[in-house]
Amino acid sequence: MQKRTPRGMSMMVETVDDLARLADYSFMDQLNCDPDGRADGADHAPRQVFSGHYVPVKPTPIENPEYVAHGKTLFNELGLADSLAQSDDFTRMFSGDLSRVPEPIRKAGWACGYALSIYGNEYTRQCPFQTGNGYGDGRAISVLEVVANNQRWEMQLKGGGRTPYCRGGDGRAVLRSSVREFLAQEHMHALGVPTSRSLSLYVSTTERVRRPWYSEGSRSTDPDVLVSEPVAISTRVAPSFIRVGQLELFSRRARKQEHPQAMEELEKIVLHLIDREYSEVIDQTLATPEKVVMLAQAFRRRLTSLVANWVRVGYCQGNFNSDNCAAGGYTLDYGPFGFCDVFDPRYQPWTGGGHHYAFLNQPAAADRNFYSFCTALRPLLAAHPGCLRQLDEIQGDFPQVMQDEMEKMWAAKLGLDAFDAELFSELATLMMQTPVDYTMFFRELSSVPDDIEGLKKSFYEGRTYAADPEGLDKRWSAWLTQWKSCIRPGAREELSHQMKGVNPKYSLREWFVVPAYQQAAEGNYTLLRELQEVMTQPYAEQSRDIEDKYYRLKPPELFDLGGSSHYSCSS
Ligand SMILES: Nc1ncnc2c1ncn2[C@@H]1O[C@H](COP(=O)(O)OP(=O)(O)OP(=O)(O)O)[C@@H](O)[C@H]1O
Ligand SMILES: [Mg+2]
Repeated sequence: MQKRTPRGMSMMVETVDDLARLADYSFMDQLNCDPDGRADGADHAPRQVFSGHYVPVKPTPIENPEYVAHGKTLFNELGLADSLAQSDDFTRMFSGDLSRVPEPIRKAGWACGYALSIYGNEYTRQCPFQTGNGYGDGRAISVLEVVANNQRWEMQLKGGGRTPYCRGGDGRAVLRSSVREFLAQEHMHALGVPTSRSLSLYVSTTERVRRPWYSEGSRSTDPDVLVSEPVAISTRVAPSFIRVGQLELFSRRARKQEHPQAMEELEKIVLHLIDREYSEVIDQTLATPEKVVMLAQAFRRRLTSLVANWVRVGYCQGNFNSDNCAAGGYTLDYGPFGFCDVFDPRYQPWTGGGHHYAFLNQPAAADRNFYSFCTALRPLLAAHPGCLRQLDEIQGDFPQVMQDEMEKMWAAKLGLDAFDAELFSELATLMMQTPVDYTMFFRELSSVPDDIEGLKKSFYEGRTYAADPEGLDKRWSAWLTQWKSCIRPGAREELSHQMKGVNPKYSLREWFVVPAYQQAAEGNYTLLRELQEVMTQPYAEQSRDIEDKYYRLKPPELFDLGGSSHYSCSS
């Protein structure tokens, strides 16, 4: 794979020296560095950070790193040779050791503070100082920004050791959670849903930490044992890692006039967000208030589309707080997430998330995050009542725009040109009563079956179904007939093809991931690689063997299992 350097010469990135040629810190250098931080980045103890957009932090390398996986699609896009992932210098750098990186790559990375709102309510309780000044990237450390093929990417280690925001945590991520995030990011990208991307994953062959987890076969809600797990560092990549919570942090400081530069820091981070994530849709020459209004509009578009896409592919974020909501409108933080098996509007794998953040409540949760986002922008419009009114309107219309996106998405899943409320309502009822496997149902429907026999492959046949199978089958048949009267007549092949591009065949169910990370913890990456392969082509039919393994109902004995069907801790 060839790529172009900024000077127009093409080259392949085969070494970290080559990578260094793509380094470009000009954007982040426009931001304010914490004036109390140590420039060398040897700043790891939890403390309050009162101002500045970032703190220089040197990652803490994991001991004896071993290559686990790299994101082949992203490598390809960036022009990185696959061999780079297992080279010594790349392994060293992306397992946290920056001591020998070539210039201009810096020997310290950076961590950012952010605030937290839960369902639109501002919280500071999570901050050990109760001020909000100690909350932020506790174990995420960005190490590089590159410009490749005219696209700017930030590279961020997760599990790279303590930062001033670690709040007493160890700054580490275990292999289990790192495998989950790594696979899910690649899968999400392949599903066509905006997301942070997977660059690399290394595990330590000697360093371990203890985490609360579930004993074998446990059905307990909360973890019932402490397990020792290998630590890992995964690197994720995005145009920026600015979160809604980050804007809130600076906005709260501006609102409370916490220091003389507070308003300037807010304006800077907002303009920075526009430059990094919205430069193509917001005119550079506009004044800040106009830019802010356009930003709200553009983010609303992205956020509503994102959430509709999540529902399309059966994804539940699980903890959609403002600090897990990327201001660029992509998916971020694959900790408490899950891809559903059984269709259930209240599906929520994370036991700490409650129904607020359940599967079909995600549009409402997005509305709350959008509210927090708009609130954060308000101080910048204080002297511009006209712009404030526009912002109010953009915010007020969120539920309607969200609803429109959802209806468009349901119509696409059903292969219809327009949403049909009655048809959808009966379908949702049947899907819950039967109940069905969400992914399999829509994929089977995508074959435009003659009768309901094919659809029955997706039936879990619960109590309601068992009580009256003939009755439910009859209603399903009636629904199918009704659906057929709504689809375009005579173009079955074309419709099927179109629907199969909307309804994936494969989804990253947790019970596929569990054996993969368990095996990986023993140093065997066979299953992980197979999953990576299968889940990066989720719309393809794939082989019969893969279909038998990965296109099937969740076995009954795997329901309600702690650590698989639900988890209370994801890190
Ligand atoms: N082991 C740890 N050490 C230090 N800080 C941690 C640790 N685990 C989580 N945190 C911090 O606690 C906060 C909440 O954790 P959460 O699970 O949302 O984030 P995460 O999965 O680490 O990160 P991210 O949102 O960056 O993907 C985050 O600010 C995170 O950085
Ligand atoms: Mg998080």
